[in-house]
Amino acid sequence: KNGLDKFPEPDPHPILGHVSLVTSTREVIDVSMQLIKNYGKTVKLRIGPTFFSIRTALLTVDYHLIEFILSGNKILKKTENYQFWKHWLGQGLVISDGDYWKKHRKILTPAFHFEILKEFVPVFESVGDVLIENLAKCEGTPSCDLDPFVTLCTLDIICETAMGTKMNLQSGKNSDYVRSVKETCRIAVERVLSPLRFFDSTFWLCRDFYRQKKELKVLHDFTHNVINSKKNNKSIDKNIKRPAFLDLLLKFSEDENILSTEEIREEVDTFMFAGHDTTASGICFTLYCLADHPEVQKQVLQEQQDLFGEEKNPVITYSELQNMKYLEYVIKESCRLYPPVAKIGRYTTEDTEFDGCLIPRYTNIMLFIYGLHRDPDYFPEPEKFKPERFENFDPSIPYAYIPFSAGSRNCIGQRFAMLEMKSIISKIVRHYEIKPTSPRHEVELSFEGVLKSANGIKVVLKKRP
Ligand code: HEM
Repeated sequence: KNGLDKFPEPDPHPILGHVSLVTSTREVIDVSMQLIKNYGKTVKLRIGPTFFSIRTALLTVDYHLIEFILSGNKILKKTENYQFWKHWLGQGLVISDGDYWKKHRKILTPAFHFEILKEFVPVFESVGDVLIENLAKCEGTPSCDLDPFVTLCTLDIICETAMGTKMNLQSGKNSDYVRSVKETCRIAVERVLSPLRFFDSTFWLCRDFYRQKKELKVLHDFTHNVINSKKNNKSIDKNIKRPAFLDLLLKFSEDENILSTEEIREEVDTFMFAGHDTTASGICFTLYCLADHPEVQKQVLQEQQDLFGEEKNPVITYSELQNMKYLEYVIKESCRLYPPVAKIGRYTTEDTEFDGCLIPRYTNIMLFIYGLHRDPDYFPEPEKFKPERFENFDPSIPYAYIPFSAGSRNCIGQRFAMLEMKSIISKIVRHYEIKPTSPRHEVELSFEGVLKSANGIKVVLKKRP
């Protein structure tokens, strides 16, 4: 028996199925929350005509189903919409599957060893110093949108750590590269929302197809040039002071000849993609929460002062970032309420039994992290911002809190991300008091692959004496 029949579904449109439930990125979060509220923890949806029913999807916040998927090694393939990123990322780690993914995951894992991450802390710090200077432009204004400032900062960080290239994007340099990253992301995100763009067979009829081609040339040429110049300069390995991810991949493949140049390009571009908007979202929403909770902000500042006294520009090391325990709870709580990756998708390639019922092959399963994180069964008073929840998080429910996913396909960059977010947020808190705007700015959540605010993330910044 098809186990999906037991899940409730809203009335489908005969041709579009449930696709028409969402027509813009701004509706994704609200509509998904409404579906969960009205139909239960797992909702069945159809993508396309009901009489074919070939594309069936489950939207779920069910702890047990999520645990089943993430803890096992059977459902590792991503849903179709990840393919919209393939033009940029090829078979990079986020998209690939099967033995290819397994092999690459094994090769890339040592690049995220803490001994290597330690070396990146000075990059977070120096790039963060430029952010502090840039934010001075906002000081004294009634409203500062943090998003554009922070996004350039995290892009600068990932360019330097992934490719070993200082781009100085925060100082207005290389704006072509920034535009190409933003446009490529926008086009991939918008393809989900329109049937004409959704299918490769009709996408070429759209203007964005040609735009995408142009922007991808900028991105690919850039990464290729960096790789080629490193190869030609033979700067790989040989006493390089702080190897970037790219240097490590070149070294691995030089030593054992395991990755081709194109495979390296795809993995480096994948880090560029997966490692900038996500951390920017995490940083911005945490600062937004701090603006709303002065008592929490006071404790974050107190922790900084306990560690560094009144020094606003201490030399920060890996172990000092590790010691910022309270700040870690704050970031975790913010990523609970505003998970930067609010939804992830898996696709079954074979019939699978879960809880006594059959989930047929070719089912898309959308794990709605945002909704799971607001489930009162696991987080009492879920709408409240309470960092102390994480002081003693119940270890018996590890799959209730999964901003970095979990299991074998979890985020390979999660420790990197936490260090980066701590470095940047602590720096901002040492320099600025963050206050809500008046009237208070209400974010309009938008699911653009990464969780964003469509109307910006606006706060007031006041320089600390
Ligand atoms: C706050 C920041 C971040 C968050 C919330 C986050 C979250 C996630 C999540 C939820 C996944 C699973 C995606 C899925 O199953 O479809 C993932 C995968 C991944 N992330 Fe992150 N991420 C962050 C930062 C980073 C950074 C900084 C990097 C790289 C430097 C990175 C690289 C990756 C890669 C390569 C994957 C794919 C892993 C695989 O499938 O084996 N992420 N991330």
